[in-house]
Amino acid sequence: MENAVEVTNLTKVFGSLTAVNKISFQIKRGEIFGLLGPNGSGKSTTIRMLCGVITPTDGTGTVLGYDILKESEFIKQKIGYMSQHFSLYGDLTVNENLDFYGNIFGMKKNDIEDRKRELIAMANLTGKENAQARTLSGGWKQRLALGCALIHNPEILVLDEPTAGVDPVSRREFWHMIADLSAKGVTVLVTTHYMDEATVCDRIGFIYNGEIISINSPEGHYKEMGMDNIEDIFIQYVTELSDQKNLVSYKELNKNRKKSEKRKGDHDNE
Ligand SMILES: Nc1ncnc2c1ncn2[C@@H]1O[C@H](COP(=O)(O)OP(=O)(O)OP(=O)(O)O)[C@@H](O)[C@H]1O
Repeated sequence: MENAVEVTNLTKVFGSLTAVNKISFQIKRGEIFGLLGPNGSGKSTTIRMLCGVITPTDGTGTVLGYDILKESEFIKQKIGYMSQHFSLYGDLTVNENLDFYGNIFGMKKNDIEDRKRELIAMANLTGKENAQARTLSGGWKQRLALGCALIHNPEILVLDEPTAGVDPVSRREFWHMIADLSAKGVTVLVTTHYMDEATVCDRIGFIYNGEIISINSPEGHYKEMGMDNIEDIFIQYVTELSDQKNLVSYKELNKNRKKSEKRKGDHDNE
């Protein structure tokens, strides 16, 4: 199985609102895939459908080969999920939070202890084992939440705005940990508003109004749009889609730009 995630025409309708509209994409095993889009564009709804928390209105999908409609119980066992709220128990210590999540996944006591040692070292939480979660600063809380999401050794990690409200140094450290996990074969699906961070992703999918508007590697996006900054590219996409007229003219413009570049290339080769 080469792809960890495959979705086709995935759709979610809430009453009169289509929050996610026929999106299709794949995530390769071990890949870091970033889903980027403004507030309300459908990122969390997409993630919730993949994790089996909500049922799609339409479309199909698999996570690690399991059907998101019929086999979500298997998916829940194999997925590590971290939300921007960090879902920690403030009155519990670092150790107790990790124990709690280990127990939820039905892990044996010895396995929890072994895994806790690894995760405390990975998350740089050594010395903080007995500190209550609520006393930790943002960066520590974030790393503890990541540890809790990883306690059961998930094959796929889903991070919904994991760096929101965390200082820049902790954010950078966090991304190093994500890159290390990916190098070890863990598949990562991440949403973020911090455009500069998105460049760590192997591929970035832009989502807007519930639709995927483009998926490419950071370099692929730069090449496609003739720009070298993810934020500018993102703004360009959103601006164009806010005004369909501009979108058409931009497409023409882009086509002409490509033609003119080709002509220039042909000319240079002469
Ligand atoms: N349970 C729900 N019932 C009704 N509408 C919902 C529900 N969940 C999400 N929505 C709506 O669906 C749209 C997409 O929301 P979603 O949370 O997926 O966006 P998002 O891209 O994750 O945004 P944010 O970054 O603000 O979390 C929004 O208009 C939201 O209000």
